[in-house]
Amino acid sequence: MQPERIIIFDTTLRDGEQCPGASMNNKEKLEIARQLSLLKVDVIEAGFPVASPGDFESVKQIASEIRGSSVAGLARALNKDVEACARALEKAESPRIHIFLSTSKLHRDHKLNMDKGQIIKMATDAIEFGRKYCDDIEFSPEDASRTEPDFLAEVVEAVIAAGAKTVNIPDTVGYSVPEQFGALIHSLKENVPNIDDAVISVHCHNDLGMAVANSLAAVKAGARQVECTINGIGERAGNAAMEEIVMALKTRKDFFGYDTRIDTSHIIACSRLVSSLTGFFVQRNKAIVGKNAFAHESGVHQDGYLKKKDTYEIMDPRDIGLDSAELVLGKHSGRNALNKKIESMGYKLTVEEMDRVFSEFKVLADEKKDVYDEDILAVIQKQVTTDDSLNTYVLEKIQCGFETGVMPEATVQLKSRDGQTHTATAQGDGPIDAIYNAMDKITGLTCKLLDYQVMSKTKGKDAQGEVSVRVLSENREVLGKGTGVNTVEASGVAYVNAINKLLLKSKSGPVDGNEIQGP
Ligand SMILES: CC(=O)SCCNC(=O)CCNC(=O)[C@H](O)C(C)(C)COP(=O)(O)OP(=O)(O)OC[C@H]1O[C@@H](n2cnc3c(N)ncnc32)[C@H](O)[C@@H]1OP(=O)(O)O
Ligand SMILES: CC(C)C(=O)C(=O)O
Repeated sequence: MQPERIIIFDTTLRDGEQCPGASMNNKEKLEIARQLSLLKVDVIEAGFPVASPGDFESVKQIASEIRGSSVAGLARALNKDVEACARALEKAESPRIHIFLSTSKLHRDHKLNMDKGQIIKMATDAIEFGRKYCDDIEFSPEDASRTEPDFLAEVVEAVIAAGAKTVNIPDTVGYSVPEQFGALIHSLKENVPNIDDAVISVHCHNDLGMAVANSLAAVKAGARQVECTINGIGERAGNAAMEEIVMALKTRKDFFGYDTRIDTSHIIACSRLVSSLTGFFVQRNKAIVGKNAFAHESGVHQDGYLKKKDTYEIMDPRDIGLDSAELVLGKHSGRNALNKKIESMGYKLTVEEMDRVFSEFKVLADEKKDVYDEDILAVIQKQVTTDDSLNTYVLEKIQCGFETGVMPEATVQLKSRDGQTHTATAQGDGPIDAIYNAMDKITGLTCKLLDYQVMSKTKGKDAQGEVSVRVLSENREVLGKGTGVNTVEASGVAYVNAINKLLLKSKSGPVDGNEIQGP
């Protein structure tokens, strides 16, 4: 009678939709239902048919199309709700009517104004009424975790006797803690005589951040169905997150002893779909589906991971539909991870080149939050494909201010190959013009700027800019390039690059008429 695995009951489309701001239209709900069916969810709770004509239509559409998963509709313990549910589920392959009624004293006295006897009668009547339409009836004593344990046991026994195949124990307001919730399930298993005639389910809310922990404690105590939602969305602080429940059971089968039938390779796709349709972003550090869940940035971790993945990875990212873990390069990364990335980009650097690239990478990573492949490429190009020994000048420092209505002024410091430092100050039409005029003062060259372009070389607001300048001096035209997060500084580097080429050429004479060359 009891299932060999944990049944996953997804309520993204019902309880998930109850979270403020997450309403979805029927087309979106159908798309999510299709994705849930690909995941091989056992039961999809598609909605609350009596709630509105739209909800009714949505449950009906999902019930008509979805095959391979049961489709459930929610109903209060009222005949009109149960009837609406039954009609909406008419075309379902495996319909389930999910009836609920509060049992806690607080709800009995203040919400329903009913005594214990009335609650039991109303619940069992609704179940018997539902059984006329459907064999698969689930019953939930709402606010079960705050119900007197003896009365809860009485209700559970009565609803099973009335024909409920699944009895769901909700922690409706997320009040439980794992030890206590596990003990509650254990006591029902021990004290309700007909308990094995039904599957015990749990439905936990996350008000104290314990929805997943409570659900798993219940599994350990004998629950065999878990109700949950994708990304943990749901009323208030949400429901237990399905991806966390499923991956915890899969990864720690050694501890729990039960798995699910979920095809976990669709988890990421489903999470992204729900996030994009509801507009609820998944926090980066969210377990399983957060952007950082399989990303390693720090050098010590990256080094261990590269030597043996298991040192820092307890799950295979491919199991949830990701290609692989991500080694994020940032200021905490080390040489081994950078080298691995550089090799994967097709470069093989000498030890000296690697030293230069690594130093420049660390400086860049201090300035930029994310270092992308294009950033690394720019650093390699700068450090490996430029021969510094041929340069006459190196840019040491730029100081320039900008104020509306005041002519910009810049002070530039260049170091020449003989080790001397040269400083000059100049004004210009704009800050870049002022910088270039100051540089001309130092070099003594008369240069005309023919073209100036800035292109974003990498992604993001803090992208590296690549500045290209075309400079004419004494009938010679050269192209200079500079790259950096600070585009003003990159503009200076580009101009110095052009100056060095002009000076090189003036020493070696014109280069076969091919005056314009990249660095
Ligand atoms: C814990 C949960 O998540 S339960 C599901 C919660 N989800 C929702 O409520 C979303 C959809 N709900 C709705 O659209 C509406 O609330 C409806 C259509 C169901 C009902 O709307 P209304 O008839 O206007 O009633 P309203 O919402 O104001 O109040 C709920 C009524 O249902 C009663 N009720 C609440 N739960 C139950 C129940 N399980 N069985 C029977 N009656 C119930 C309340 O006592 C109240 O009755 P009253 O009007 O006689 O005081
Ligand atoms: C209807 C029930 C299962 C519910 O959503 C809750 O108690 O939170």
